[in-house]
Amino acid sequence: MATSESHIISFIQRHRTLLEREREAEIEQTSLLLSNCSLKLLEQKGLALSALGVVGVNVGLGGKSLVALERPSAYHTSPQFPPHTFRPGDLARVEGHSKVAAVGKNTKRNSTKSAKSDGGVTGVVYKLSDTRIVIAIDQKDNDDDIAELPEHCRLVKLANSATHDRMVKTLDVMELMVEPGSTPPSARDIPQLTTLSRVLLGMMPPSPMQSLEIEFYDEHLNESQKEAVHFALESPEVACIHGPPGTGKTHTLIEIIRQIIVPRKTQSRDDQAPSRRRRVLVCGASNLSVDNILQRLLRIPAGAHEQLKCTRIGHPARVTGNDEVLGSTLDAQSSRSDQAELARDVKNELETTLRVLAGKEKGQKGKGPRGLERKKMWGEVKLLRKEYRQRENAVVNSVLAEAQIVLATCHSSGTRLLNNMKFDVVIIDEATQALEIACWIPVLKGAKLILAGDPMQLPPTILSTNSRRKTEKTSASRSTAESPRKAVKVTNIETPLEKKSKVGDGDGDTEVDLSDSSTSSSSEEDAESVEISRDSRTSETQRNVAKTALTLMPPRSLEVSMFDRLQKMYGSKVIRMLQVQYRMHKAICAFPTKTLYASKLKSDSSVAKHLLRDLPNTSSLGSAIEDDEVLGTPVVFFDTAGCEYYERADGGEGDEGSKSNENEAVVVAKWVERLVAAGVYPSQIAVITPYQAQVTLLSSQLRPVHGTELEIGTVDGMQGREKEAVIISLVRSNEKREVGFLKEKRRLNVAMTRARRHLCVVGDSATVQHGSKYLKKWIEWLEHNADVRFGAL
Ligand SMILES: Nc1ncnc2c1ncn2[C@@H]1O[C@H](COP(=O)(O)OP(=O)(O)OP(=O)(O)O)[C@@H](O)[C@H]1O
Repeated sequence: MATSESHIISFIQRHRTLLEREREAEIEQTSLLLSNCSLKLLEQKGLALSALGVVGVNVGLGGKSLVALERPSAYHTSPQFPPHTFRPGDLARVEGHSKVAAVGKNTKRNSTKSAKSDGGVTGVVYKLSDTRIVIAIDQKDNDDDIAELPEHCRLVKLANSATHDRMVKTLDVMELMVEPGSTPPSARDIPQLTTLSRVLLGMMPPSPMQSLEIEFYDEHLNESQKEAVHFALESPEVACIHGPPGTGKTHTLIEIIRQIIVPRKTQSRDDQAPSRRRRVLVCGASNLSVDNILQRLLRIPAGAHEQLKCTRIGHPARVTGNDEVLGSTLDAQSSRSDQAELARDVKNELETTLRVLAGKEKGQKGKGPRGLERKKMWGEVKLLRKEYRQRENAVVNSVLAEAQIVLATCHSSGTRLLNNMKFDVVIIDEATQALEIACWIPVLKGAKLILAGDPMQLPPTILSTNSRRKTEKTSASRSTAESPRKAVKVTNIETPLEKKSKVGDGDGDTEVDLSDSSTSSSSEEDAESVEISRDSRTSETQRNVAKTALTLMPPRSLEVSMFDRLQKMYGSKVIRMLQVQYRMHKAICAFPTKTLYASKLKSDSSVAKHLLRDLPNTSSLGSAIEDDEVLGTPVVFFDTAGCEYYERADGGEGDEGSKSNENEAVVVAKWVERLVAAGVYPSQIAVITPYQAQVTLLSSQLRPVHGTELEIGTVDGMQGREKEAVIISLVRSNEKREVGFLKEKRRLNVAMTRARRHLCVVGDSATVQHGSKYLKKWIEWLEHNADVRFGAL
């Protein structure tokens, strides 16, 4: 049965509910935190910076005021900020130090108005250095407040509603799209229900593929990559590329983008290849993924494509990468354009007027104009801003009209700058890490969609409990402390990722539930076959799923990405998997490929046997130092069962909060020492663990010895990355045999697939193997296939 209008409305309503719940969880976390903390504690937690001074007010893109804050020498001995959590894009309030009103009170609203009532202004962190933080403030209603900002102010972090609001707006648009009768007369810009939207919503099946002959730019693409390129180009509406770790997902996307923009001898077999100029919108779940693609596009040799013009949308402060990447931002391109000069003149005039109003011009001695003169000058500011916005819009529009490839995060693709722009193809990288509604933001601008991701790695980060059923099940079967809502407390703040993970700590039951009865299977063999059916494109199960699951169902959780849902709805009709990995030694790859990738993931011969001893820096040391136990072993397992290396709950007794394990940290430290002694550089090693408290403990012990080059972080933070040697500290060791969020197999998969040549696992098998069937299977696999060591070294 195809999807009806009412199915879509239920789908949208369910998303609204889930988003609202997510928003509430975020607010609860932030406001509880803020209202219970003194300014000093907030500062200690990195959520506030006190005793700051305004050192300048400039004008940025969109006519926003850019307020620069520093630590004046009158209040501080060092101009450097203490450690803090402010990042570009965060919402923050600048307020006077005398206004000690409860800082948490405004977080629910955090609107400009509410900020004003406290005598502060709310804005977005725009730029950041060790000594200066710049806040971009929308000038509407705020000009007076900006000019009146006291010398002595503080900055407090707020819950950000911008991304939430954008997703809600997207749901509104979708609702109007499917119920055109309800479209108000003013809503002329509501997009039409396109064929792409119909397919995505299950109103019609994907159209038949159009066969193309393709001459590849990259002749080294392997067969599954070529197949994926063909599939993406030939699918009329939607194509999902499943890229397990290290399989060249980005490589494949670059080829697809090149073929779309400049088809290379591409001809449809009926010889009707379009010759018009095509445009692509490339999005990612994170700024990092977007800039990774941009960097690769910019690396294409000059002359290969005269026409390949890229423009990166987004705060320049959030753009990561080299000067070339920064040079491709809309800001940079706009400032280089011919028309920019005129806008710059207006901007200079505007900035000077603002400085005069604030009394910051030379000779003013801090005294701005008063009375009528002041009023008159504000009138000028208003006019100048209007003129600046008009000139700036003209510049931006001319840059965007030139761009063939526009790059942005899913969220920032919703910027007003791209309003009414249409793209032939929308590509979303890391699509399995993006919320479904975040994907709809760019999708509404495109005629065709290509998603890339790996549903077997971590899903989008969420804070809220999504399913009542799940909550009850969780609290009934385990300590209530595992309930995410309960975990909000001020004295012991978990990382959002740990909190989030508690939502999805089941053994796969929070994953996409294939509407296949095999998901309820209890035997271990069956459990494996479920995994296999998820990824096997040709399996009977998936064919059945594709046949029966066309109807759009409301999501059970925000963790179900659009990629997951399409896989469930259409199976092999919309998915191709990349099958050769270029990262791991085959022993490291063996367990994940068997259990999560239906044994389809093969190791390329260039990596299948590579070991630490083949690295130039270890092989050059000669046999005198060669430590073959380290350099010649791909997988090591330190089993601490029976050693009583018990975990510790960070923040006291009970099960809440993050966990650490001191004895495990000692084992890790010794193994790092041995790797380094054998010639492995600290920069080639990563120590990863699911718990932030263990990261802190390991950092305090290892950083002083090995420096910052040695990477120490959470599993979640390592997704998408790799190192030559990886040590995993599992942490959990207790008599109750509780493993918490460690059992989430997608997290385990990320952990075990980061290493290229050497993987060392440190953990208590007696605790860990009771966590889930998957953990048990992994521990059994390690016991049979790794170099197993018991206890300490
Ligand atoms: N066809 C190929 N031949 C040789 N090497 C390849 C090929 N495809 C990809 N690689 C190599 O594999 C590595 C991973 O490629 P890439 O970064 O594109 O993968 P990815 O799937 O995006 O990575 P991740 O797993 O981090 O998401 C790179 O070193 C790349 O050079």
